[in-house]
Amino acid sequence: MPGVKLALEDGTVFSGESFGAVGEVTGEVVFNTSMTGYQEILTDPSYRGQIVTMTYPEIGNYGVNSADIENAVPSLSGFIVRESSRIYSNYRAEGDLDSYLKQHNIIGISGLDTRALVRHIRNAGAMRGILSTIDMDDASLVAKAKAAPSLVGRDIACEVMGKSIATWDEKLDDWTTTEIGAAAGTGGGAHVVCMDFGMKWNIPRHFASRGYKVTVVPGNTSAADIMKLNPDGVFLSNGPGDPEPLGYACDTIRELLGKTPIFGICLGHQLLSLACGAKTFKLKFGHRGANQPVMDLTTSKVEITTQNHGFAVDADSLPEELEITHRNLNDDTVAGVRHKTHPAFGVQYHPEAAAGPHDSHYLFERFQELMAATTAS
Ligand SMILES: NC(=O)CC[C@H](N)C(=O)O
Repeated sequence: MPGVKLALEDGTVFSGESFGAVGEVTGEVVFNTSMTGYQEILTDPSYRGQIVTMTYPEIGNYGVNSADIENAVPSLSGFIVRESSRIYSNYRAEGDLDSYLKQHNIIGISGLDTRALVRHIRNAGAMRGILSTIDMDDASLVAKAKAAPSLVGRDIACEVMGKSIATWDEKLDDWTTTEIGAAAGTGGGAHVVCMDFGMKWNIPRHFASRGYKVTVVPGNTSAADIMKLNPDGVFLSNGPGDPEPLGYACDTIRELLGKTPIFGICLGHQLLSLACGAKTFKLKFGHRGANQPVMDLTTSKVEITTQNHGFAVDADSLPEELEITHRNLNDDTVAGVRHKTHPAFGVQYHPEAAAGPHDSHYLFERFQELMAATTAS
């Protein structure tokens, strides 16, 4: 098995065993605390530019399949695990993780002390790193990690957003449709237009299963072109990188505010907040996992949520017209906002789960109620 090294910009170097593709790649090294859902994580476009460490020690044991993908191909830069399972066993599996990573040219490293790596990132913060199977010289690797581009200040959503306007028909799989139960099909054909900044596919699957007509447009579509589609509501998707450079999207959202109900998830929530005059900042090491507690301040209920973000909305920067509706209970950061006068809200986490708990499905109902109330008024 070829050797592989992970080097961080601060000079820390780990050696491990290679799995997946060979070669060399740089990215921001982050970690995810989900126990399952590696395939959804691999294909979530919000990981663009990042090398993801799984804290769960055994990854790959249920294989991969074509049903659990969140986008056509993996977008992340590299994948770090403690142990890559040598066997997989699951009736839904169609192949093994190692071959999947090879097929999509994703470099993996296993056999390193992921607990030590994650403790280091938690103390020092997420930082740039490099994975290489071709350069084993520590000093050279650290120099390359230092020279890698930072995520801050760059628009990388434009690299993964949809390129054309398309209709969306795919629904949730049978298990999740059972979960949404009575809500299935209740959308009554109302039209949701999704602005795609690198959207996880489980979001439009939710809209389709709830009975909406769904159109997906590239994240750089103008407000005028969106309004021509005659939406009953506009959804702002998740997406990778720093939200601040996406001024074009904020201009569009500002124009849409008050004309149509708006719901944003993750990057979409950050863009909605920026469009209203708030600021975002980079978290030390981010929130990535399927076990993040959030309180809905409007009901005082706590939900366990799936999250994947490295930036957050600055509570102190919130303009008068935005109200904080949700807080992350781990660090009290803003987890949701609502516009006080226009029908618009966003959450920093992932109600579509994929993978993760289904506690937050109610947010799709809130959007539905908002659309119904706006149409009625
Ligand atoms: N999942 C997302 O949409 C992530 C939003 C943004 N890229 C962040 O890291 O904060």
